[in-house]
Amino acid sequence: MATQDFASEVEVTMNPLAQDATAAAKRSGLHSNQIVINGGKPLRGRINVRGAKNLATKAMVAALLADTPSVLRDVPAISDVGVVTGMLEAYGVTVTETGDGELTLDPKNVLKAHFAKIDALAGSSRIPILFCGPLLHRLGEALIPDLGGCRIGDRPIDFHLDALRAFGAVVDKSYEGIRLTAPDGLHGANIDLPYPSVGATEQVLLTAVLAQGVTELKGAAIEPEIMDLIAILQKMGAIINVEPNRVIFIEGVEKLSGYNHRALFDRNEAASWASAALATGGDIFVEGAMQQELMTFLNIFRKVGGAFDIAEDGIRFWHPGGALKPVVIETDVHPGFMTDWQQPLIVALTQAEGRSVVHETVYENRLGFTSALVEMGANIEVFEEGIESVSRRVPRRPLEQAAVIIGPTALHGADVEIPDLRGGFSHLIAALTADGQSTVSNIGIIARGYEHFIDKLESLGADFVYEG
Ligand SMILES: CC(=O)N[C@H]1[C@@H](OP(=O)(O)OP(=O)(O)OC[C@H]2O[C@@H](n3ccc(=O)[nH]c3=O)[C@H](O)[C@@H]2O)O[C@H](CO)[C@@H](O)[C@@H]1O
Ligand SMILES: C=C(OP(=O)(O)O)C(=O)O
Repeated sequence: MATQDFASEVEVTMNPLAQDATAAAKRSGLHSNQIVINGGKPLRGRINVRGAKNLATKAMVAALLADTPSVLRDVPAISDVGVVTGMLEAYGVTVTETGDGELTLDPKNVLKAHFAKIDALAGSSRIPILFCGPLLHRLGEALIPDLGGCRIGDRPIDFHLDALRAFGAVVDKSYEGIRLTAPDGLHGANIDLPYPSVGATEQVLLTAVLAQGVTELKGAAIEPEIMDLIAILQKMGAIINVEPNRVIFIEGVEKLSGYNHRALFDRNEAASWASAALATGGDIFVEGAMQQELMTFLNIFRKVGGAFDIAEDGIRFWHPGGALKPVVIETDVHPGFMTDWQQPLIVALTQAEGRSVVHETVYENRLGFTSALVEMGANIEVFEEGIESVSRRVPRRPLEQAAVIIGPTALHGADVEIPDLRGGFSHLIAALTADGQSTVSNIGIIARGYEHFIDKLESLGADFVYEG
């Protein structure tokens, strides 16, 4: 495939989609970085969720592997999509919005990027690391900016780099960001992940599909978003077998074509709105939510005392009245209880009668957001080294933390600053649940993963105003 080098070009111009969270916030109808909420009012109504942040962004990267355009439908208007658009455009992929939530991604003019274009995206998202394999296949070189994403732990990329080396890549970390080359091309490899990392599994998939020979991946993550990425790759011409016990075989093929795909719905957004319904004593129909991908969440939601009803076009979540019940949760890789669900749900647990425990086993620093809930009146204690419990389903991990939540506690308004995406949504729910007024700042972060959330809050009857 023809590639060009435009190293002489120095001007950094970028599609508006590629700007930081503020631009996406504006696309979401958000014009200020602060919101003042008058809480204590149940959220009621109907909202929709579209494609998952954790799938749509990776599907966009997959388009780089093809020699013809791809069409991705149900793409959410979130800033992470903007960041990936910026990366793709810097590498010569033409990204066009061809309909509401529909992107056409044309990779026919893939070219080497000027580092300034890539560096402008540093610190904005974790997705750029997934460009390694596709860029090595297309250009023989990959320049990756420093990664962003939520600061919820160290988030090393050792599994990614070890896997890429096994495929034959050479990693140069003396560069700003990371530079990879593949002097002898990429060949199939045997890879055994020390932990079923979502990103590292995707890295292997996106690299192995065009590598020469067969790749065996052991210890793979099998999240629904990964299965949807595999479905996309299969549409493109890849041969991927998912075997029992987290083993995936990928037979490299010579070329891949563009796909046409509707992104899997965002189960994390759906679970967040469900938690908002429960915490505020409300009733929300989440159009686009589906049962299969939410089964583990639905079980816990029911155990806490929430009610749900599954329809063809979505799921209704509501607080049926009466007391909420405490639960013990261990976050885990799929099919366990997703780590991204615990932060919003903890607000509802502050309203449950008794002692709940959340063991966070995936990240080592994902409970800091609870200090704002404590300021609002919650009784939550965080154990930085986790706590022993008699019966465990998820094996204890050295990095884990735990939160003990004793409820019910009345929440009152406070001024809080959002630390990360899910912690931020949790702060919003707490402010909506609390009596009185809260000022929640840094809400631009929420636009990373929740599209049109201001419009949605409005349609659910939340009482709030912006302040610049
Ligand atoms: C954009 C995206 O899809 N983000 C999701 C993805 O993040 P992400 O893909 O970054 O998460 P991983 O599954 O890779 O991380 C899980 C654990 O593995 C560790 N690890 C990971 C890679 C590595 O090279 N070395 C290493 O030690 C991490 O520090 C963490 O403790 O999966 C997480 C777990 O479901 C979710 O919370 C994130 O929402
Ligand atoms: C941790 C998350 O995202 P990211 O990996 O993009 O930081 C999340 O979506 O909750």
